[in-house]
Amino acid sequence: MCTAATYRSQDFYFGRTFDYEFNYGEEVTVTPRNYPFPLRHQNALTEHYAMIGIAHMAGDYPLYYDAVNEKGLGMAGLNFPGNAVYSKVQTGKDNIAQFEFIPWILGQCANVQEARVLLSHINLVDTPFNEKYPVSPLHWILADKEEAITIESVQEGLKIYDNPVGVLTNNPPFPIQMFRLNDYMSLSSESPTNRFSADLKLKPYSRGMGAMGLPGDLSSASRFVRVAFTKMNSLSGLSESESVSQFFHILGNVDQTRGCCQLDKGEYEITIYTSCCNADRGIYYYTTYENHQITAVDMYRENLDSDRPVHYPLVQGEHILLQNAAAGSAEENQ
Ligand SMILES: C[C@H](CCC(=O)NCCS(=O)(=O)O)[C@H]1CC[C@H]2[C@@H]3CC[C@@H]4C[C@H](O)CC[C@]4(C)[C@H]3C[C@H](O)[C@]12C
Repeated sequence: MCTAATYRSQDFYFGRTFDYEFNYGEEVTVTPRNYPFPLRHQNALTEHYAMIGIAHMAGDYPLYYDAVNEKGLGMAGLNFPGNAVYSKVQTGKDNIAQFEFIPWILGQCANVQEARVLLSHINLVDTPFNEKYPVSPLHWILADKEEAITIESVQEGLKIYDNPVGVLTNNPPFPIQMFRLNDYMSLSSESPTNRFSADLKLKPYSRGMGAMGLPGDLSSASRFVRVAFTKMNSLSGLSESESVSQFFHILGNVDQTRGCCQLDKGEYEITIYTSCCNADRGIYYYTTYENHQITAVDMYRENLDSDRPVHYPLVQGEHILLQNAAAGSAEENQ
């Protein structure tokens, strides 16, 4: 399971949780403008917008899970098992393999509006990267500071939905996720009043009862509602530090604790990483399951005119500040 979200304060932020039972050795990866993205069914993308995100490096080819480009457009792929259907190559369309989708869009579009044009003649095809990396059943969120959309390639074809909450999880398909929000419209950040019955003396006995009924489990349908509610009610200061901190709080609501989501063979799904990218400034912040200290990679500290991706392995291990390590000093221990 995974959850992606957008957030706007002074700047625009885009991030996700990546939940799974193992990692693929993913790294924070900056792809500069002149790295030639080879395409299976089209000419290579030789010049394009630079992007920063998390990718698995297959040799020197970045297989992006999520990224933001230098224009502030962000895109993330999330699992969509049983529903994602990709096509065969068709003439007269831009045939893009599913693993090429993020660079194809982020490489060429400055915003969602421009992406809508490319999406109108795209055909997402089922060409695998290789036998080691088969086709992944994904759907995507694509967002800039003005709007977000969800893209689902299903049996009936390619569907593009407006995403007014700026949140995506996994199954079921997006229209069903959105419809289910109707069930929760009475939830509120305010204290409730008794509308149950005038004949009963009901009163709130705790703070936070206005959102009683907000689903607390880890299913993707419940995570969608929970993050939508949190994000729509979220208030933060405008500074970078306040915004980034708030973003991690929003996604913290769907953090997966080891042991609570059991798969077959005694494996457990956990939140492997949580990211928050400042899309305006090209700074990618992240934490990992065992490293709660926020780590950042700044795209603009790299040479964006080069032709080689630069990648940084995720920093692991808790960094704990032992506050009374020695009289008068504080020390960082691992
Ligand atoms: C497993 C992940 C989804 C996590 C998730 O949502 N888990 C909930 C399961 S559930 O929905 O609750 O059942 C997805 C998200 C992005 C994917 C990579 C995209 C690039 C590349 C595409 C190639 O074609 C295949 C290899 C490749 C590295 C992909 C591997 C894997 O597929 C990744 C990591």
